[in-house]
Amino acid sequence: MSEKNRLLLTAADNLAKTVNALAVISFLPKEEDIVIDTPTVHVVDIQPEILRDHSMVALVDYCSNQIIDAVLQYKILANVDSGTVVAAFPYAILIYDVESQDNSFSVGDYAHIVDPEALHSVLMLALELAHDGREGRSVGTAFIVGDIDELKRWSHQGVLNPYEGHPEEVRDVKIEENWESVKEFAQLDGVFIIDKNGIIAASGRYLDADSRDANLQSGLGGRHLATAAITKVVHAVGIVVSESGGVIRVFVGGKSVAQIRTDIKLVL
Ligand SMILES: Nc1ncnc2c1ncn2[C@@H]1O[C@H](COP(=O)(O)OP(=O)(O)OP(=O)(O)O)[C@@H](O)[C@H]1O
Repeated sequence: MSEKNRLLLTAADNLAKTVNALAVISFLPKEEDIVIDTPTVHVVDIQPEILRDHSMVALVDYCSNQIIDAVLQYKILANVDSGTVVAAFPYAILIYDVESQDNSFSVGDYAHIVDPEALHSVLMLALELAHDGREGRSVGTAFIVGDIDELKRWSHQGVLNPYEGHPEEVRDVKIEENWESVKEFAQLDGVFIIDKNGIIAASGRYLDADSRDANLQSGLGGRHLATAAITKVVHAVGIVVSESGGVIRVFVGGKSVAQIRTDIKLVL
C-alpha cells in the first residue's frame, strides 16, 4: 500500500474513533499489510484512478455517488439502519450518516408487511445474485414477499413449481443453506412468491396484476412493471434483480422505494 493510502486509512480510523463510527468504508486498494482498529469494509470493482486528473467538483460528485451506493449495500450487509460511517477515498475522507435522505430505505419500515429478518435475507440474496449471477451469466428475477393467499390469487404457475410438496425448512429464505437452490431456480422464467415469514411458496410464477397503470421510469420492462403492479393490489414488498441493469429495486404500494446500484461490491 502506498504511503499516501496508509496515511489516509489511519486518518480515517482516527476520525472514526472520534465520531464513534460503525465502520470505515475503504475505497482504497485492499492490502493486508495495514490493519486498523475500526471494523473495515472494502469496496471492490471500482477504479478511482480514472478521476486522477479531474476537477475538485468532479471528484466530490464521484465520491458522493459512490458513498450513496456503498452505504445502501452496507446497511443490508451489516443489517443496520442508523449510525455513522467514515469513507476513505484516494482523494478524500468523508463522514456519512447512514440515515441520510439518499439512503432512507430501511428494512424495519415494512415490518407491518414482512418480517424484517425475512426481508433482510431476501435483500442479501438479491445482492449476491446481482453481483455474482449464475455460472458466469447475469440473472434477473423478482421476489414478492407478503400476503401469500393474495399473492397466489394474483399469479399463476408458468412452469412446474420446484418447491411444491417440500417441507418448510428447505423453503425458508432465512436459512442461508437454502440460497443455493434459490439461485438455481432464479434462472427459471417468472418470479418467487414468499410468505411474510420468509417461507417460499413458489418460483416460476407469473404475475397477473394489471400493470397498465404502473408509472415507472422509462426503460423498465415487464418484470419491473408486473412487480410494481402486484404491490399495488397486494400487501407485499417486491424486490427485482434486473438482468440488464445491475440494479436492485424495491417496490411497495406500486412505487419504487429503493434503488440499489450494484456495480460496486463490498467485502467485509
Ligand atoms: N407478469 C410477469 N410475471 C412474471 N415474470 C414476468 C412478467 N413479465 C415479465 N416477466 C419476466 O421478466 C423477464 C424480463 O422481461 P423484461 O425484459 O420485459 O423485464 P425488465 O423489467 O426489463 O427486466 P430486466 O431489467 O431484468 O431485463 C421475462 O423474460 C419474464 O421472465
